Amino acid sequence: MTEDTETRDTGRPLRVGTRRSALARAQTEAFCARMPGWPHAVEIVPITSQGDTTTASLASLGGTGVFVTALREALLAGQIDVAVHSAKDLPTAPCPGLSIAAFPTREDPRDLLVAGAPLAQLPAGARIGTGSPRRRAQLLRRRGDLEVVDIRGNIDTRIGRVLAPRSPSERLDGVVLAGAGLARLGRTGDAVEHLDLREWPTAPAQGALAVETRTHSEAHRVVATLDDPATRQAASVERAVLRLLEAGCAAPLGVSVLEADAATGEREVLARVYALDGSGVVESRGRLHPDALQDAEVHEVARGIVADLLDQGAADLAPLHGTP
Ligand SMILES: NCc1[nH]cc(CCC(=O)O)c1CC(=O)O
Repeated sequence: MTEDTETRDTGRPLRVGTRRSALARAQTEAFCARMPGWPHAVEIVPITSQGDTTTASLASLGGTGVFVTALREALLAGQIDVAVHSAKDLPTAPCPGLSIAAFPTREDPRDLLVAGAPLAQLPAGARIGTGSPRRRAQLLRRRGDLEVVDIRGNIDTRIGRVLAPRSPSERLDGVVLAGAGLARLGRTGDAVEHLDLREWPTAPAQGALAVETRTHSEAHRVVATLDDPATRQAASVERAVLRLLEAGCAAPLGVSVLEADAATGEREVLARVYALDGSGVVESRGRLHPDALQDAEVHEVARGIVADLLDQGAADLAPLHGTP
């Protein structure tokens, strides 16, 4: 592959592609504000993706990468130099010619509940919205009496169904959302409960951004200065569990790195696969040494966890591959 002859050398700004949703724009702007040369040497380019234009349920779209394909195509076609993705939306399969130049410092990886009261205090039969099979299983496991409603839409729309429903049939008692998304939109104040990762591990790489570039490019070198090794380690091990389970983004899998033991600096990886109705769960844990930053080391930890989950019957408990 030849080096791109672009950007700084020619004086052209780095073109940073973003999806058009409010969340995508907010996270792209937050990232760009940390780029060397911002704002003069950076230009934000909105790109439309199928995941933003369809109202079909996320599970029914079935594909990994509905949010990502358009940005990747624009990168490969040279229309943009940098693509800012939510790391949890990025398929685990590598894309030839592209690589993740940076995982910037992660935000809150937890899920939050927006509702009138914390989960334990909601009335019997409360209606909680989520489109995620993992969140559905976790909700039902915690409270078998809840009615889980399949919803889609951007964060404002989802919160609106709790705080300002347009009709009685739209009304929900609560929604579960990624804390990082709420934080990026300045809406964490709407949450009544932060769901503790030890009881509620989340989607692989939730709360992290993955910033992709063409592998051999000036943009790659610039963006790599914003990589955070601890975030890369956590996102990589969580994504490796997903990949080695051969699971899709709709699998009822929660996997989260829990922050370091103060004495040893070691981090713990917690992975759970749930039955879709919350009736069962298998769990595995691994240890992550803070210096284990090589791909092979991270992969080894994930491999151990996945072997353990499969030994315990994870593949019989839950549909890992396709949509249920
Ligand atoms: N599934 C869509 C999606 N992709 C990334 C985020 C939130 C931000 C993040 O996790 O980085 C969300 C919304 C949500 O799950 O509530």
